[in-house]
Amino acid sequence: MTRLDVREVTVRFGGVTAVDKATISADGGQVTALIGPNGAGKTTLFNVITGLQKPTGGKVFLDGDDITHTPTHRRARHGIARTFQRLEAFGSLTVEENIRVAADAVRAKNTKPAQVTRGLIQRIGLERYAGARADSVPTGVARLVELARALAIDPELLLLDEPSSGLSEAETESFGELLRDLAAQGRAVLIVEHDMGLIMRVSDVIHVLDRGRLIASGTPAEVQADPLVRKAYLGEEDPDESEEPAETEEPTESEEPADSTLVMPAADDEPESGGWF
Ligand SMILES: Nc1ncnc2c1ncn2[C@@H]1O[C@H](COP(=O)(O)OP(=O)(O)OP(=O)(O)O)[C@@H](O)[C@H]1O
Repeated sequence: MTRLDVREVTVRFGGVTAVDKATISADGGQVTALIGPNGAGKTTLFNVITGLQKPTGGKVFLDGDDITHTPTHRRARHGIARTFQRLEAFGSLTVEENIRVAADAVRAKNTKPAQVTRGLIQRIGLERYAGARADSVPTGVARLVELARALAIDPELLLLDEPSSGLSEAETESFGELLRDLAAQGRAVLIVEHDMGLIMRVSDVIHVLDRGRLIASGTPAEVQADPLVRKAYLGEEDPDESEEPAETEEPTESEEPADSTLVMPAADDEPESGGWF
């Protein structure tokens, strides 16, 4: 079932078109990824979905309701939760208190905030850090605290901005499993992430933005095979232009990612079908 429906959203900052008529959706029960090189417009589109950024054009629907002009705080009540690229936890509070604050803020009729908090600490594996000040824990743990805070409101749509940065390989692995579990509960999970290994493992659907435009949508296999995606990430030749002699191309350059920040998975993560892009 389609939870989030983003239709033809455009965002302009003066002369810069950060998002250009982008149409994406996220379904309940699925992990949906939004990927693209740096500056592609991913965070800006996230901000439109959560209400932090007014779109220049287009609409956002949640469960069929037009929420384009709904204020951010009311979107939370509609069941949208988000984590940020920059960590937002209260540093002087403990990990447990941080989660409790979120659980208290949205206490549902029949839930006990203390119970919700303890449940999340256990589920996300934060027991060891529950009593530690949030500003004293490693970045990876702080990201999990952010996730726990977002989950405290029991969201139908969970938006995660770069959640795996700072996580070790083992932590990323179990984080991926957690994402699958969250989707299996019926939630729609929308994730912006540079770790392609994680994205390819956990996503049901991937939307690819490049310079504000949606250039591909599909399964991980479809997206990896898409010529426009390969071009955006690797600077590969567009097949429509491939008959042109590549006179100016340096022979070694075509194997290097155009965007050096794209995190390629370690060799042992590679699928049997071959490389990622
Ligand atoms: N407040 C702003 N004012 C002006 N330009 C902006 C603003 N926010 C974003 N931009 C521009 O919009 C474009 C998209 O930026 P955005 O941060 O959404 O991309 P991104 O895909 O999230 O990038 P990254 O992967 O680096 O986080 C960029 O060219 C950026 O410089």
